[in-house]
Amino acid sequence: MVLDVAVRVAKADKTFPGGRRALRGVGFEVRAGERVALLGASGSGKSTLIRALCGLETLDARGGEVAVLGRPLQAGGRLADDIRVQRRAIGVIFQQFNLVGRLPVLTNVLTGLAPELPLWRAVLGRFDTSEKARALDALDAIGLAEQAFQRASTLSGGQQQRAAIARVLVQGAQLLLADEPVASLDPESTRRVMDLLLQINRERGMTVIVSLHHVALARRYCERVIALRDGELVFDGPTRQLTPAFLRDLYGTAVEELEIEDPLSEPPPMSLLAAA
Ligand SMILES: Nc1ncnc2c1ncn2[C@@H]1O[C@H](COP(=O)(O)OP(=O)(O)OP(=O)(O)O)[C@@H](O)[C@H]1O
Repeated sequence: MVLDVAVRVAKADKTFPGGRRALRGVGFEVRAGERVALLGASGSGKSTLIRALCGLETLDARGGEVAVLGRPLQAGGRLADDIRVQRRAIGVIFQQFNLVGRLPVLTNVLTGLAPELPLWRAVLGRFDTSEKARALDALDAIGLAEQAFQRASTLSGGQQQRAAIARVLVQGAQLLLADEPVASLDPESTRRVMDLLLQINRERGMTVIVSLHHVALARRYCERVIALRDGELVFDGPTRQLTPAFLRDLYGTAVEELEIEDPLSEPPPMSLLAAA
């Protein structure tokens, strides 16, 4: 079955204890294979939304619903009964990479297989030869095969983020949610990680939703942007509309919290942008 819609969010509300409303009536659809930037200043609700899309956060009891890859993921403040199965198709990467530093890179990547293994094998880290070959293939695809047997903590930040992406590839995810994946990286690592997201979207057809506070990165790498301000969706449309004047209209003086300057000196390779 070919799915047209990868993510559907309707009237999403999230109120944290203390009354902070992190999401207010957010609704949108993302088609399978799209690459969408989630843009907003610090505290605008990007992480909360990403966590709601993968079931790490529940919405309010009367706070709308989320469906992913054609199945209800949460509604009425409750996660779907089959959330564990659904999570296998959803890869998530975070600003801080979430690797286990003392374990080899390969073992970290192999944990992407954990949800589909019997619990005892996942806990003991017993992976067979074909599983290790799969993980090595994924590391090769992202240019880290040589570092496979190093401890994850010995990699640079950019390499660690790429290893986290290899883990998502091994997991076989169809949807990648990336929460500020380049916020702590230098420009060269930023470029490599963003190129990689573009590559797996173009070559593997993976749907990518990436939260960013760099407007220029959103413009370079994504055709569509969903912008949040104080938990509300304030724009959903083509990134090319994000001119400085338009952003000032959208955010007012809060525009200063967004990074307008381009951290990169070169655009992504044409070969990636032109891929089918
Ligand atoms: N667990 C929590 N408890 C209480 N308030 C929270 C919690 N998580 C987030 N918030 C609040 O919800 C709002 C949205 O936070 P969120 O982390 O989603 O924003 P963000 O756009 O991802 O910001 P940043 O770019 O700084 O990560 C903020 O005001 C934040 O303080």
